[in-house]
Amino acid sequence: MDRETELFYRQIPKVELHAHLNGSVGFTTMNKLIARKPHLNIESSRTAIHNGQRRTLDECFQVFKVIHQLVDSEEDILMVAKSVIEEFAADGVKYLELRSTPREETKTGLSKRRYIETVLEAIHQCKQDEVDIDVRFLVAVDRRNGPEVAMETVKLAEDFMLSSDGVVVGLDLSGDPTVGHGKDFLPALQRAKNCGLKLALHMSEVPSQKAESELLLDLPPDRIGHGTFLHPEAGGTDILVDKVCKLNIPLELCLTSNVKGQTVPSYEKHHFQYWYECKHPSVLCTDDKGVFCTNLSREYSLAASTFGLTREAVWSLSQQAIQCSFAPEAVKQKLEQRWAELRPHILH
Ligand SMILES: CNc1ncnc2c1ncn2[C@@H]1O[C@H](COP(=O)(O)O)[C@@H](O)[C@H]1O
Ligand SMILES: [Zn+2]
Repeated sequence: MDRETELFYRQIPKVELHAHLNGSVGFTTMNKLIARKPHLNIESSRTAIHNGQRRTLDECFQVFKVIHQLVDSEEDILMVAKSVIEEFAADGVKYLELRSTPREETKTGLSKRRYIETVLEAIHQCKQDEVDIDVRFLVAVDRRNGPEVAMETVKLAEDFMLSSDGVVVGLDLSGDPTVGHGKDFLPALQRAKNCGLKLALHMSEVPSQKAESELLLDLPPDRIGHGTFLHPEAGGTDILVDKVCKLNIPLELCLTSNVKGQTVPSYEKHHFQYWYECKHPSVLCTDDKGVFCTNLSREYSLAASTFGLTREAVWSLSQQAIQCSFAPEAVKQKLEQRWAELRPHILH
């Protein structure tokens, strides 16, 4: 890619809606963590999947285990969160919804409440430092930890939604999709929804989740993560597609994550194409920019080169993401204004 093209993708204002904190840690910060903890004897090749490499989804989850060993104190969490926010800002992201799973106190030495407070502190510090990005937080539920922990996490998220000055806006359901069943999480998700938390749920990330997706769609969620196997061409069903379309639920699409995790065979065969042709609201996201060695500019550029999108179309894609965010109306309006002001400087 020539420099002008690279600059274009970095300069377009972007919205990132699907980013897991510990999967988003960049190379430099990761190396700092590794150097801080020499006793763990972790090589940096174990914390990232480089370009050209692919892993099974299961192997991806092994990578998170390694990263969690490296990020296990308040100091680490604060540093990681600040650097991730700064990196997104440097990549031209103007609005970011970060998500992270508060881990058990035995794993981090800090309570789940303190874990969330630490991430919020990082967001606050970045704001004070006038980093040019609006950051919101989604509290994540790891499905591997079962429904009781999920309910506990929802209650915590509820408290923070009321006390964080609008920073905590929603709940994420993530973790290894082959573990557990969505039906067990319905009470916790229903409760979250009833109290006003927005729901961003990983759905149909693997082929075996049809029944689960049908159940979850009845909540319904406010956004869908991946949705790789919803449509009939990928083994999904018309019923699933109809529900998603009728309810107009935006999809968070993460090209490199899906290609490197081998849930889609290639960029060309990514389901972006299917949903884009349906004109369904779809938002390009990174998922885990650290683990998958990418950034949001690169994802936009890959989508454009793979699917032949014009610069106008790329711009519309990034602008459309504003309305898919969980930001309050006033913030959406401000972002729209920002996009309108920047447009003549970037699209000429
Ligand atoms: C690749 N596709 C994916 N599918 C499902 N869950 C994923 C994921 N990528 C990341 N996570 C979830 O995010 C956690 C790491 O960030 P946090 O410690 O929460 O900040 C992982 O442990 C997993 O639960
Ligand atoms: Zn994800």
